[in-house]
Amino acid sequence: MKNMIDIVQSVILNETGEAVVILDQTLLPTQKVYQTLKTPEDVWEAIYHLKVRGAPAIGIAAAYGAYLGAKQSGASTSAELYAAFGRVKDYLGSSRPTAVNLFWALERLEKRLVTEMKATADVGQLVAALKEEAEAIRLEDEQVCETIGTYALSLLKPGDGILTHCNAGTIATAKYGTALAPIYLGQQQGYQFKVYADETRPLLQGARLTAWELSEAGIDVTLICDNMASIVMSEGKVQAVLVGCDRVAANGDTANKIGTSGVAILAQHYGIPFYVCAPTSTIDLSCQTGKDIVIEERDATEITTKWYEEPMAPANVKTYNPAFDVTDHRLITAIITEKGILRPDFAEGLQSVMNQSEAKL
Ligand SMILES: CSC[C@@H](O)[C@@H](O)C(=O)COP(=O)(O)O
Repeated sequence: MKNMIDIVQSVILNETGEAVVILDQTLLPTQKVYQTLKTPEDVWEAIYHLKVRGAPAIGIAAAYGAYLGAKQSGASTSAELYAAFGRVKDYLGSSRPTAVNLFWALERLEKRLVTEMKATADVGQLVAALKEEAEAIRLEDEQVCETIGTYALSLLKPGDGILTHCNAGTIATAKYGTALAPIYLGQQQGYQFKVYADETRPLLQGARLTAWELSEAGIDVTLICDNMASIVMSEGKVQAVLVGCDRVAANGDTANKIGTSGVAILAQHYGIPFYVCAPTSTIDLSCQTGKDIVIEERDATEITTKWYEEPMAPANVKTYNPAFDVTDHRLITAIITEKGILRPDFAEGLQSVMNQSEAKL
């Protein structure tokens, strides 16, 4: 039987290269519906509404969206194509602000376009190069996630209890996930981890997505409310915390789903290692510290009314709904990238892995 991570793909280009196909993550776990996105506007809407979500998957979707925009631009010269690409790049970049993978993918496509324009002015060939680059981003992400999984697995022991927050799994990436990659790789080697999934208020990525994908894969997963993490840790059930991230600053501060920093504080209190899994596409050295990371704020209805037919709060109550928070680098035991495991002090290691990545591009 094929493993579920070989079957579920959250974002791909269709066979004709005319549209992006995504698994609509807002309908999980009750419905597994694939949606076809034909225009950059469709892609923007899918990213904004978290139909496709998770930093690497957002980057892949944006790359495909930018390719579609260039293809559909009607440009007849390379200069027109470049201008059209710039417009669609800015547009897709306005969908969500925190995950740097979105901007990284769009910039990578632009770089490729500029390089190709030195060799050809043929619009068809330039569009084909954009498609190739977007496909490369998705395929590389599979490799990157598998490598992160292998490194992360080396830090774990068979039977460990692992707590995770939000969803950094196969559906948040091209395949394997980042924080969940070692769990899938460990399963293939008989590790028998016991995973605790924080539900992750307000949009319940832990309950709807992590608990779903791990249980579909036959992994021992226990769903807990966010405010239960402390008791579970105090009972000795957690030997490691593994989370993904949306942006890593130059000093090692990391932005991830709202609530992550609280989990890190708890982990430090109970002496549990706190690992952040981060592809190099998530590292942003232009942010000196976490204070430079733009934190997305989302609609109040996500916390007042979203999941119940009856309102969950009094009408017109004041709300504050930041979608991410920053974990101080001093709370992080290691940052696990596809280039290796970084330990504090992170600044030097982050600079070194970024030098390696840039040399490759
Ligand atoms: C490998 S996904 C890493 C992060 O993007 C993930 O942990 C996360 O915070 C996702 O937030 P979301 O708002 O669901 O896109």
